[in-house]
Amino acid sequence: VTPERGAFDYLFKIILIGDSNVGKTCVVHRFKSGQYHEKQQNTIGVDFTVRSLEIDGKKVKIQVWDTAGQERFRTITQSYYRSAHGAILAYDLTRRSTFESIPHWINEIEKYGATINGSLFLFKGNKSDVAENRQVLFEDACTLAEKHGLLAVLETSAKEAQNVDEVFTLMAKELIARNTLQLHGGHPPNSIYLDSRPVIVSPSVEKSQCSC
Ligand SMILES: Nc1nc2c(ncn2[C@@H]2O[C@H](COP(=O)(O)OP(=O)(O)OP(=O)(O)O)[C@@H](O)[C@H]2O)c(=O)[nH]1
Repeated sequence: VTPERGAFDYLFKIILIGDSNVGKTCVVHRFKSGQYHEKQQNTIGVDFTVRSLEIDGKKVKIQVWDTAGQERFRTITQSYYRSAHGAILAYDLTRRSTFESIPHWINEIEKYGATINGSLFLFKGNKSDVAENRQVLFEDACTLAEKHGLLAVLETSAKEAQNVDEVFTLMAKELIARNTLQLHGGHPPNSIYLDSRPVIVSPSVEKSQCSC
């Protein structure tokens, strides 16, 4: 549905990628409905969700593209990278292999997301509610994120509604900052540069969020 003109100040398309079963759909569902359902079906292709937020007095419409992690849908999901404003890379902090796939996902985006260059990657470990089964240290995630110039690392739980809204709000805030940057030239005041990609030092550093 095309929103009415003037119904929002910003529309951001954010793509969610990562291995199968890391909990992408559950996170999106929690973000949209505030509920958690154990999901039976794997995503087929790409699902769309829209939610509006008010951020710093602006109406921000966030369109989330929840992609299938399964290999057999790769060709379909690749075709969406191009028009995303930002990408959230997701792994399951209780399954090390899903974290080790992250460089592969970054390659995918850089290869197929022609216009995503200069856009944002945010990095997210899911299932923090079962941290006793943790196979990925938060510090390791921060190191990897820093290496690749990613915006931030957040650990989320779709099950316990931890950091879910924060992931999307953080991404939207930084996209707004970039937008302002494009309008006015120059760099956002609290950014540093690494490998010529801006890395935002997030102003609010919470317990399970590192700024890279
Ligand atoms: N404990 C726990 N389990 C979760 C959480 N989020 C998702 N899960 C479980 O992880 C499994 C996979 O979740 P999905 O959301 O379907 O994973 P997905 O990444 O969308 O998978 P694909 O669609 O195949 O890409 C389900 O059994 C969920 O119940 C969470 O925050 N905590």
